[in-house]
Parts: sequence; structure tokens; C-alpha cells
Amino acid sequence: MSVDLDHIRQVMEEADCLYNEQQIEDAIATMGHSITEKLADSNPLVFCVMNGGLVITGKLLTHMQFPLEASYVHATRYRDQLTGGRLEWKVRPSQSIKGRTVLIIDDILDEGHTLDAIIDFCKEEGAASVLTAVLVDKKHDRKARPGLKADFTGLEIEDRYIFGYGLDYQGYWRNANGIYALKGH
Ligand SMILES: O=P(O)(O)OC[C@H]1O[C@H](OP(=O)(O)OP(=O)(O)O)[C@H](O)[C@@H]1O
Ligand SMILES: Nc1nc2[nH]cnc2c(=O)[nH]1
Repeated sequence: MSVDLDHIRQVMEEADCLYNEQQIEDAIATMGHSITEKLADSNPLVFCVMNGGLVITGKLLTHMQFPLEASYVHATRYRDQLTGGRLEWKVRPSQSIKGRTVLIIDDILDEGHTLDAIIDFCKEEGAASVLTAVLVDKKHDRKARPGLKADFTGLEIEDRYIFGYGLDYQGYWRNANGIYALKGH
């Protein structure tokens, strides 16, 4: 499918900036501090959830100055759409997680089906403990489980379709250096 780059540019021009770069960087530093307090002595295995977790994971890792192993998993359920579908695993963890402390990092906890499925998988594989960190938590009452929260959350966000800092609009603008809401959504 060909992409209309004029449309992609127009989406950015019309979007509302909900958090700017400084606000996000401050939130990431605070998350890094909290994670360090909790996990510094646990030799964790840290998984980035591709693709959206790419930016937050890279930035967060530099605030985690203790021994850890970093890797990635790839799971998707939106596939360039504005609403989620069935979770598709593209890459499962490649190393053994049995007995390990696992930290899963993603860009957003929206309904939470993605994180829930990854948590379940890690537990089934015998992880000693599974913790989660997300840059943004979307405020609404459609969570996969009532009260579902990540262990570490950077920012709360209103119930709109957002992009930037790893989050995409039709595969674009993951590189935007702020968090933006799509006009009209
Ligand atoms: O809480 P949920 O409602 O499950 O949604 C959150 C997930 O949706 C996005 O992934 P997406 O499936 O769009 O893939 P991507 O990371 O490649 O953008 C995002 O990166 C999270 O992983
Ligand atoms: N880009 C993007 N991906 C999502 N995945 C789940 N919710 C969202 C959202 O608001 N924006």
C-alpha cells in the first residue's frame, strides 16, 4: 500500500501536543530512579516490546546504572490500525527466563491486553518475578482487567489516539519528540 506523505505531514501539523520533550524526559528520569531503587540488586532481564517500546527502552536504560541484560520481544495487535485486534507474537524471548527477574518495557498501557499476554508468557516460562514499565497509561475504563496498572508508569494520558516517542501513526512519527494526539480522536 502506498503511503500519502502529505497526509502524514498534515497529521503532525494538526495534532495537539499533550507532553513536550522536557516533560517526557523528566518523567523517564523519575521512572529510572524508581526502577533502580527496586531492581538494582536483582540482575534483571529487560525486554523492550517492539516496535513501540524502542524509544522509551533506549532512554530508560541510560537511567538504569546497574547490572542488567537487555533484549527484546515483538508482539503487536494494532498493525497500523487505530483499534486493537488479536495479539500476534512475532518474536518471543530468545533466552531462558526461568528463575529470572523480568522487566518488560513498552510505550503504552492502553487496554493492557499486550502487556497481560507478555506477563502470562513470562510466568509460564518460569520467571521468578515479572515487572512492567510503560511511558504512558491511557485513562479509561476499558482495561483488560479492572485496575490494571504497570509497576512503573511515566505519564497518564487522556483517552485519545496518540503518537510520538515510539508510538506510531500508520507506522510513522515514532520519531516525534513529544507525545501528540490525533486531531478528532
Ligand atoms: O494495551 P493495549 O491495548 O494492548 O495496546 C498497547 C500496545 O499497542 C501498541 O502496539 P502495536 O500493536 O500498535 O504494535 P507496535 O508496538 O509495533 O506499534 C503499543 O506499542 C503496545 O504494545
Ligand atoms: N500509536 C498508538 N498505538 C496505540 N496502541 C494502543 N493505544 C495506542 C495509541 O493511542 N496510539
